[in-house]
Amino acid sequence: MGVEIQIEGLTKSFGKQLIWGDVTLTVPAGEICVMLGPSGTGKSVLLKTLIGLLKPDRGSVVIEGTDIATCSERELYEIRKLFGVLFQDGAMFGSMNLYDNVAFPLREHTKKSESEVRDIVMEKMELVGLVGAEDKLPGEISGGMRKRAGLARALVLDPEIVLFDEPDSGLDPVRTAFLNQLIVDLNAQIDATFLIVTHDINTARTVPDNIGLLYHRHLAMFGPREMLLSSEEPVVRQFLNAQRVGPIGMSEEKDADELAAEKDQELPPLPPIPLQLEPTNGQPRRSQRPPGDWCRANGVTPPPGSFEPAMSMTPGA
Ligand SMILES: Nc1ncnc2c1ncn2[C@@H]1O[C@H](COP(=O)(O)OP(=O)(O)OP(=O)(O)O)[C@@H](O)[C@H]1O
Repeated sequence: MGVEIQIEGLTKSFGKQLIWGDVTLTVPAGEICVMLGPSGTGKSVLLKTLIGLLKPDRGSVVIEGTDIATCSERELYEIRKLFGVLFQDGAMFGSMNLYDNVAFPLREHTKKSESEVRDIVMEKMELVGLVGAEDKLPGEISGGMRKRAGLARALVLDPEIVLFDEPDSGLDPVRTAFLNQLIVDLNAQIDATFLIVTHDINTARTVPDNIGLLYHRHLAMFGPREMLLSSEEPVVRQFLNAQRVGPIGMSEEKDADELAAEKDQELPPLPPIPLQLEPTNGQPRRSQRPPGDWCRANGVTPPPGSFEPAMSMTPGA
């Protein structure tokens, strides 16, 4: 079913460097969330904090009633079993074939027999479309296949929460489109809570139920996909539409002179909101809402052309 993650007042610094402060959001059970943010805003630090690899300075991360920011090592060990993580590079052991890589968590953390391990590994290989590649070494396969193998390994202990750290990094647009479809199909099948960190705007626009944006040491906004894609809030609008005009500059915030210089520049209209990617089998996911549902419920007029199939033919959709 997936479990909820309640994040409240979360603050993290390294020495004097504040990474983000007072981050509060609830990642809803079973839904797909994407976390965006310019480079260096601490998205990976957030993922590491959620699995207890980093301790926050303040705040709480409550999962099934346990605050992982303050719990004991033993409780943390139990909570971690709920997580599957797809690391950026797949984090495969280079000297092990894909079968042994995927089997690794089962052999480490369970007492399953080799025949049970085999059944589970093959089931996960099938889920990610890698049957037949079990004997390959990670170095012998493409980046896209490595991600799939990493995903099979992340799924092997049947996680309730799956964290994806830039699943599309280093992938071409076609491979990214296939991976996005796989993510949506998997969510439909295993019903776990998915949190994806990405830089890919097309992924953010078409895959998730909810989007968050980290910017300038805080969570600028978090909410339903349609809320952020129809938002006129300058940072959200600039980031989700990959524009140069707006408060975000080349390295961080623009200074007052830069902002004054673009004061009279007219912003292009918001592009139409694309349809959300649906599972291949046509069966809606449990958390999927009809197109335009959030806009209607909140009296928001979406940009013209929104939710029209032709308008949703963005690359990769
Ligand atoms: N263990 C650490 N010790 C000190 N500083 C760290 C540590 N881990 C991360 N940082 C700093 O935290 C900041 C945020 O890093 P992080 O990798 O989370 O950013 P990001 O948003 O994921 O970036 P990108 O999109 O480029 O991957 C960076 O300035 C980084 O140098």
